[in-house]
Amino acid sequence: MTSFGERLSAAVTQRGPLCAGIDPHASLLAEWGLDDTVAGLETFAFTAVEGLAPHVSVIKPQSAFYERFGSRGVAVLERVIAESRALGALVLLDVKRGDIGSTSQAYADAYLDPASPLASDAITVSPYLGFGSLDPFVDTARRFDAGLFVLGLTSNKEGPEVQSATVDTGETVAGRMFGHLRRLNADATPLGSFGAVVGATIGDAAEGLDFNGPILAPGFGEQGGTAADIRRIFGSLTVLPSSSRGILRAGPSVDRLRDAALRTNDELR
Ligand SMILES: O=c1ccn([C@@H]2O[C@H](COP(=O)(O)O)[C@@H](O)[C@H]2O)c(=O)[nH]1
Repeated sequence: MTSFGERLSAAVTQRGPLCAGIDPHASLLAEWGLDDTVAGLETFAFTAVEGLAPHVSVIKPQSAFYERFGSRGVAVLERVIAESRALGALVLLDVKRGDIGSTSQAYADAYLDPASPLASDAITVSPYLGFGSLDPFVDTARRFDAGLFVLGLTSNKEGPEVQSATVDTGETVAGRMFGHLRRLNADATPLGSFGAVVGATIGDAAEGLDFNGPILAPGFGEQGGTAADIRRIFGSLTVLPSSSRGILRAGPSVDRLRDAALRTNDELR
């Protein structure tokens, strides 16, 4: 298989940069006229997959919205992942994992080993137990041609307390993380497999984003980030503007979900 960076690069060229989140919020289920039950979750999730996965480069399910239904919700998540990939989308599972090394290995096996029922093309991980604690994720991603998106400058207003603090070298914490990514992506062409999460809401705070990897930009749409913000903050870097609620509000019509995805991709190109 080709590397995640190569697959992503080709997918963005072919389908556009939009990353569509499938986040079954209770309030969205209600808007779609569905009950907040496993049956409602299933209808919501597979309608969204049908409307979005054939048209976008990346589908991003947020694990929490499936986990809240217990094992039956996780079973729906497994099928969302498999069916989205079958429809040609790459799947970035948003789980924001990070722990001591031995536990991180178990998480990496759960999400990145193709033999796992939750196997995805990429996942989100947190480096705030120290970047080295992510080594099992990095090694496993390399072994299976998967990708990682490391939390850098997140879209929430509380993030800067930690992420913009300075370390002994004078860099910001986030800048230090981008430096680690630059090392991991060295020599990769056309794009490395190790990306960062940088919110579309961060204003002009971004520096050091030239780490030769993809950038996931949540906060686009519902949280206030616009296409103009994406252009201003990221310029010509490979960025995946990520929208969940903003796109999902076009449902429950499959055609309207498709149109929203195509229109948003046009706006972003
Ligand atoms: O910094 C971050 C990292 C991840 N997220 C996730 O993205 C989506 C955003 O959903 P919207 O409905 O488009 O606001 C959600 O799954 C978050 O957990 C983020 O928002 N910010």
